[in-house]
Amino acid sequence: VRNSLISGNETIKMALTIAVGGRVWRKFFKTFPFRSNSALKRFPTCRANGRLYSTSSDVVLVRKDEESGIATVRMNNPPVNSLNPTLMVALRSCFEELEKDKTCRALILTSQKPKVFSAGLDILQLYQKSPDHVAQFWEKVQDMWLALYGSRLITMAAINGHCPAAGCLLGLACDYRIMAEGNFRIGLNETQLDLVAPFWLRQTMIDVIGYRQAEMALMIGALYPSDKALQLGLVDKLAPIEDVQTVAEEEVKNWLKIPDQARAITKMASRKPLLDELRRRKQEDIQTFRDETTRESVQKSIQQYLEKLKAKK
Ligand SMILES: CC/C=C\CCC/C=C/C(=O)SCCNC(=O)CCNC(=O)[C@H](O)C(C)(C)COP(=O)(O)OP(=O)(O)OC[C@H]1O[C@@H](n2cnc3c(N)ncnc32)[C@H](O)[C@@H]1OP(=O)(O)O
Repeated sequence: VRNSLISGNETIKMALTIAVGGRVWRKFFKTFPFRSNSALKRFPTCRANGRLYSTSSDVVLVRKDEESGIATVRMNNPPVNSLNPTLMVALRSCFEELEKDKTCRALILTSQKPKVFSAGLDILQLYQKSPDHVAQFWEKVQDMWLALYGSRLITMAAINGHCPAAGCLLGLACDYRIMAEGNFRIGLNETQLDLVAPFWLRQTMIDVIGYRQAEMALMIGALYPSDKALQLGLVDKLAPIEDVQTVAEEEVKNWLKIPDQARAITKMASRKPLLDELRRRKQEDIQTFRDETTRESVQKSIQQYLEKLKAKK
């Protein structure tokens, strides 16, 4: 109800603005210009200054096909692409750079290391850390998500391996998900660590797989094999692991046939309410995460979870 009411209003507002050619429309196109270009370039790093796509590290690899405007963003933080501050800042800055690039039309997010898309948040960053550290860490999660979920680009997750917790958060923030067939798992398993998914992550899960399935999946912290994930609608397509990237590119090409403006405005009409809500409640969300995560009983659960991970070997 919340979504349909608010997005209904937003859609009407946008339609009126388009009809009368008002300020919001002009602002929208100033913010999200649409164009394309040619030639294939590889950016080994996502850098911070000067030329395109930069960070100070190699944890994110970006390759953009100038002709199609498709950028492939590879997470490269071995062994399991756990989302530590360096990777999250690099991803955010990369999403923002691509957003500003007038020739970029689509983004494919994948892992440089097949078999693991991302192991989710770096659990070590949540264990025995100060409240301030945890708070700053969480803000990086929020900012990364806001940049991806709120992107004007076509965003496609090429999930070439396991995709638990915040790995799944990244996938859910995209417009479409292609996952590797086989024994790979995806889901929001936060409760298994004694953590509670924040409202905005919970909402994206509901939006993608529906209320009942999301409620159950979140309560039990379910991790689904890829065929079950497809059945639930948590992913949209399966492909052999070696073909995930190619299938993603083919899918993007279909999406590129849709005019960018109409697609992006439609996407924003449905996502703006949740984006605005998180922006408005950002500090409250940080405090909740900080207070929950640093609680003694949660710290104990995280410790046990880490021990279980180590004992697996
Ligand atoms: C109030 C709001 C609260 C919360 C909202 C939070 C939202 C998001 C939360 C999270 O994301 S929490 C993280 C949850 N992640 C997981 O549960 C995944 C744990 N990892 C795995 O299951 C597996 O590692 C795997 C991803 C399936 C890959 O298995 P594989 O066999 O390939 O690797 P291995 O398990 O041997 O791991 C290698 C190495 O990496 C360490 N590791 C794994 N995951 C993490 C992680 N998330 N953070 C930090 N480190 C991780 C693992 O311990 C191994 O280390 P070692 O080589 O030193 O033993």
